[in-house]
Amino acid sequence: MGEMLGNLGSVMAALMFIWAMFQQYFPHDLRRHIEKYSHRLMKFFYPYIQITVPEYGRDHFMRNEVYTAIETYLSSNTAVQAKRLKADTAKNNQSLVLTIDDHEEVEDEFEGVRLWWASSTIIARNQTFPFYGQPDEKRYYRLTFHKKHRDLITKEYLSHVLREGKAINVRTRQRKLYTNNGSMWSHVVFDHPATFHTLAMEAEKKREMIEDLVSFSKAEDFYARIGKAWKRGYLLYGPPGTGKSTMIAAMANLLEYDVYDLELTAVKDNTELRKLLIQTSSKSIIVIEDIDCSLDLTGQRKKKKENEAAEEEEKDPIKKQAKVGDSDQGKTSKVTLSGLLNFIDGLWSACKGERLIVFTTNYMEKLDPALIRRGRMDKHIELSYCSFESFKVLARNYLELDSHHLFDTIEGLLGESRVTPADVAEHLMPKTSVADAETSLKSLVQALEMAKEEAMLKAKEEAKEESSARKED
Ligand SMILES: Nc1ncnc2c1ncn2[C@@H]1O[C@H](COP(=O)(O)OP(=O)(O)OP(=O)(O)O)[C@@H](O)[C@H]1O
Ligand SMILES: [Mg+2]
Repeated sequence: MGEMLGNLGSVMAALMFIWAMFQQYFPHDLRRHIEKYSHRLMKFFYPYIQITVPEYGRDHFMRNEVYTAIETYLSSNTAVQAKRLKADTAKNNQSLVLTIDDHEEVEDEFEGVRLWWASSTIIARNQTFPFYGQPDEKRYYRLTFHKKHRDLITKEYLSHVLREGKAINVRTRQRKLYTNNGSMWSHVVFDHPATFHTLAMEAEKKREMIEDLVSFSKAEDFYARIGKAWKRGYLLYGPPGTGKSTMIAAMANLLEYDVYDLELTAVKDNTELRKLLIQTSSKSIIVIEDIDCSLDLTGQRKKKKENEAAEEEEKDPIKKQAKVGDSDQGKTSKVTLSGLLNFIDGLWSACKGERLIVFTTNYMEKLDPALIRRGRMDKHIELSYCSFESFKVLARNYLELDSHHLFDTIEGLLGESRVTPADVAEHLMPKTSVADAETSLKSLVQALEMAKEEAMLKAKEEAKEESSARKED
C-alpha cells in the first residue's frame, strides 16, 4: 500500500507541476474548467481521502497545536515502523525524542481500519520577490485513508490521536518555574523534590488536601456545568518555616503543574499585572508569597482620601480645573488589592484551562477582610508548629526511622514547645558523615528542652505583665 501511495504521490507531484504551468500560461476560465474536471476524475479513480496538517497556523508564528499532538502520538505509537527517523532532544531535557523523518510513511490501525501517516515538506518561495526570497520550508503531516471510513476517522480517530498526543505531552513535558521581571516572565526548569509524602503534616489534613487537589484537576466538566471558571484559590498561612513554600512545590509535583512565582513588588501597576496573568498557561499554580508584605493594602484608605479630595475639587471649580490631566496617573501607579481581586474574579476567569492561585502569609490577622472572605480563596490552610505526627514524617525522611527509644521524650516535649518543622529538620540533618540517628535525636531533644524553657519564661513574663496591668487599672 505504502509503495502504491508513493507512486501515486509522484504522479500527483507531476500533475501538480503541470498544473502550475497551466496556471501561469492559460487563461483563467480554461483553468477553472480543467480544475473542476480533474477533481472529478480524481474522485472517481482515487478512493482515498487525504487530510493535511501544517506545522504552522495561518499566522505563521504559532506552531499548530494539532501538529504537535500528532507528532507526539506518532513518535510514541508508530515511529518504530519508520526506517528513517529524526532524533532531537526534548527542550531542556536529556532524553531523546524520535520522530518520523520527512517523506517517511507509517501505518496505523484504528478499530480494524488501516490508515497511513506521511511527513512531508514543501519549499515555498516568497511569491512577491521570487528571486530574493528565502526558500521557506513548510512541514506537514498527511493522513490517508479509504473514503468509506470517513466518519470513523474524522470524528473518532482524529480526536483519539489529539487526546493521546496531548496526554503524552503533559506527561513528558519539562515543568517550569516562572518568575516575573516587570511585565515579563522568565523561566527555569522546575525541579523541586518536595512531595506530599515528604511533607510533614498531619496525615488526615494531608489526605484531605490531596483529595481536594485531585478532584479539582479532574473537574473540568463540573466547572463547565455550574458555569464557573476552572480556578481554585488557596490561602496558606502560618509562621515562617512551617512548610508553606514546600507545600506549593508538593502541589505542583502532585498535579504536574507549572509554577508562576509572582513578585508583586516588581509589578508597576494593575495593567502590568493583568498582562502577566493573561500570559500564564493552563495547568499552572500562580503563587503570591507573603501577600501581606507585597501588596499595597493601604490602597483602599488611599483611595478614600483621593475620593474625599475629588469631592472637594468637585465643589471647588478652580481646583478641579488645575487637576485636569494628571488625575488618571495617580490611580494606576500601583498594584492594588482591589485590582488584583477584581482581575482574579473577573476577566481573568475567562482564560481557558485550569489554574490554582495560592497566597501565603505569616500573619492571617493582618490580611484585608476582602482577601479572605469566603468564596474568594476557596480553602484556607493553616501550617503550624511541628506536631509529633509531623515529626515522625521528618524522622522517616531524614533518618529512615519509624521508632526509637527517644520518640516518647520528643512527643512530650513537642506538646509543650513551639518549634517549626524547619527547626526540627535542621537538627535531623546529619552534621558529619559519621553522625548517627541517636546523635541527631539527642540534639533535637536538647533544642526542644531549651524551647520549652523559653516558652515557660515567656509565659511567666506575660502573666506578670498582665497582673501588673490589672493592678494599675
Ligand atoms: N511541613 C514541612 N515538611 C517538610 N519540610 C519542611 C516543612 N516545613 C518546613 N520544612 C523544611 O524547612 C524549610 C523551610 O520551609 P518553607 O520554606 O517551606 O517554609 P515557609 O512556611 O514557606 O516559610 P516562610 O514563611 O518563611 O516563607 C524547607 O526547605 C523544608 O526543608
Ligand atoms: Mg515560604
